[in-house]
Amino acid sequence: MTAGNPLADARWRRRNRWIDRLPWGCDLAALYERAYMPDDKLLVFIDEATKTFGDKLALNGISFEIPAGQICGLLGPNGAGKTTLFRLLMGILKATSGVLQVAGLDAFEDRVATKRLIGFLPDEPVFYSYLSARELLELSAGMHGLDIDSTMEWAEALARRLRLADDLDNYAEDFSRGMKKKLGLLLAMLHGPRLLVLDEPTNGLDVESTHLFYELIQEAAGSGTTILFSTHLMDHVTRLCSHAVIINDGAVIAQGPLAELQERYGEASLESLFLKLTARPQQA
Ligand SMILES: Nc1ncnc2c1ncn2[C@@H]1O[C@H](COP(=O)(O)OP(=O)(O)OP(=O)(O)O)[C@@H](O)[C@H]1O
Repeated sequence: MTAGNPLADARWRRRNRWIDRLPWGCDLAALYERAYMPDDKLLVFIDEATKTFGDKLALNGISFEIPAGQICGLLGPNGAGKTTLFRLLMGILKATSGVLQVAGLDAFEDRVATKRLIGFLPDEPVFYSYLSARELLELSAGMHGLDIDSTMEWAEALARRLRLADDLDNYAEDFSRGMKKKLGLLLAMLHGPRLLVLDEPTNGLDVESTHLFYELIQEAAGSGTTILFSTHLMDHVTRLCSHAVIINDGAVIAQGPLAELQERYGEASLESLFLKLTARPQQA
């Protein structure tokens, strides 16, 4: 076994659980490759993560892994637990139980170090009311120990692509929802993170901006950034992601490569698969 290393121990337990649960006809080669993926290729490791708020069980033993370089869509109906999971990964909340690690670091205990590896775009970005967008970018560059001039040159070029450059000297608090998302993405990408965590990134964006957003995300992925993002838009997942994790009522109900998921459940589209797996009884 792997005594003393919590990541290795947790992965060992997962491997054994997988072997117990192997369904007939499953792709053994793919499972084997995943189970024995070297730890240095594993960027996100989540094992049996549980979160309660008082009596409310928001996450109920979530487990999945994301290897470096993957674009993974996190899907789930309203209230499934997506934002809670992101807040645990960012070390904003502490898990009630379970393991959440980014590049081997504990998401809560090592949250300062972890934040250097992650760029996070919340669903509703909130900014200091007394700083302009430019000042926020400069402050963030300073906090990450980056060279301010060259970082701002990079940020301005990106802001021009996102049609935000003319607003950089305005107060971010006065920005529209879409403009706040754009600034949030710039701030998330500023330090060249290894992992981008995006909570409904295109919520509130117009069609052109959505297109530009995804172009930037794909470019980031192309240069090796791992992406985990949530959305309710299935066609966006199909367009962008190689893999998806579907959660419902705080638990993972399906995960894997998109094509394999559809094939496994005999569904022609991700949307029909999602609807099939997350169907709920009518409320009285
Ligand atoms: N601070 C909190 N206190 C109490 N309950 C909470 C808290 N945060 C989240 N919850 C509950 O946990 C569950 C999961 O919420 P969460 O925001 O993670 O869902 P979500 O998947 O992001 O939903 P949506 O798609 O609507 O954004 C919900 O039932 C929510 O009410």
